[in-house]
Amino acid sequence: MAAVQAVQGVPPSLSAKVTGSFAYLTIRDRLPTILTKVIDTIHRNKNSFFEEYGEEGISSEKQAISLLSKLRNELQTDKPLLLLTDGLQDAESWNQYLQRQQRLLGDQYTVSWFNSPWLYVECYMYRKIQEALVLNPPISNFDVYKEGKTQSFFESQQAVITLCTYLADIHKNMEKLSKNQLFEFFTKLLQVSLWGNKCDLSISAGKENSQKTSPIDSLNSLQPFILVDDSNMVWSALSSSQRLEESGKNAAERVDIVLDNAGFELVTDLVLADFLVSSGLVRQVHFHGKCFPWFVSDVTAGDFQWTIWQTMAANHRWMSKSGAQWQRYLKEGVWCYHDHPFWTQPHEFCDMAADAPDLYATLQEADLVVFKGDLNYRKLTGDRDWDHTVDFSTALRGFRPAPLCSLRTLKANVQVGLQPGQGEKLTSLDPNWMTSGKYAIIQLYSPKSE
Ligand SMILES: O=P(O)(O)OC[C@H]1O[C@](O)(CO)[C@@H](O)[C@@H]1O
Ligand SMILES: [Mn+2]
Repeated sequence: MAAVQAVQGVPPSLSAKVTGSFAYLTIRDRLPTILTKVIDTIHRNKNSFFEEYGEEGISSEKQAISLLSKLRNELQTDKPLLLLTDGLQDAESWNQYLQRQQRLLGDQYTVSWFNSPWLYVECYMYRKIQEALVLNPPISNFDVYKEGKTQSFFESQQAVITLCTYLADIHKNMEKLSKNQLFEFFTKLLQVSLWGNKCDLSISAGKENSQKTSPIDSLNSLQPFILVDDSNMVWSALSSSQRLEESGKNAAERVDIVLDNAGFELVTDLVLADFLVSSGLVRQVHFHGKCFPWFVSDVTAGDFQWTIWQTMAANHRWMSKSGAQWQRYLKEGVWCYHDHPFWTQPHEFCDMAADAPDLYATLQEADLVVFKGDLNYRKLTGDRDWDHTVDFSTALRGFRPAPLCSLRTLKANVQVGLQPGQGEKLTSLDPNWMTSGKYAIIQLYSPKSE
């Protein structure tokens, strides 16, 4: 078992403590590779730092690289995790979290890379990368993953065009669609957004991972790999939302999408959001992104705006029309983008109500919250060694701001809500089913289903 740390009645956190576990291999192999790429990227940009900031840019580049090399060395030699020193708004909360981990571990041990929860340590690495830049103005705002995110967007261009054209076809016939046809398009676009999550750059340690085939044509062949498919219930959650009943209106007020990766995945999320509002199913969509570059490919405010502008500027009729429509949604407040420091902290989501009550209250305003991706699923379930048959609601441990749905391809060994025997069967068929990104879930929690 790759786990440490018992909280009463709850399974331990996944951790690199167990040699050979996926957590162990991630920390031993993938994270140093990511750090090396970050160092290379900063180094390759030396000339542009010089052009922009002169000698000061060069010395910041050197300093940042030296901090990052030190970080890589500390990781590889399992040194203690250190307090943050950059004085940013969230630094205090990170430092308190380190103390919390220390208390859980007890006096005999010091919190270090291989003996602590994997979720915490992996998040900490990305925050330390941020610190290395923040401590070195004028390059503090440099996004070390921008190139990869941009490349992933452009390499998926054909798939983006296919999607935007598909969306335009739906728009043309929208008035005539029956409820059943609407449901069919809804499930298709939900699945497109689900499989978009295959395209993250963290699992591939930054190696190119874009969408090359038609995202619509592949859906049928991918269907057998969806291990939990609560699409029907997601649809019901939307079309019979409590507010809908109370207000007598025929559209849900608001869906929140907690975004994951930029590039192709973000486009699939925007297309889904477009369908939700243009079909009249939902009045507003609120997107949640990251405050700083995170887990290689995650969406920041800059990526969000860039993607919409690029879509608008594309030399393709339906793609540019989609982009222009999305910009209008933003301007009119039909769509809103938010970020909050909690999304770039290491907490399990069951801590949100206590540690980020303002964010919890924001999510409570939604009729449905969609959580994209693997990291969000790890945080929803606490990244713990749950039995596969445990209910999703049990694993959420009281996190229930609104009905919520996880759209995730499996890239970490945590999965709940399976049928008895399903996990064992999968293990015998494919021992890496939880980490290969080949399988996926559409998993709903709704207070009504309890
Ligand atoms: O972008 P996603 O779907 O959250 O995936 C990121 C995942 O990749 C990994 O970095 C692989 O280790 C996981 O830690 C993480 O859960
Ligand atoms: Mn991600």
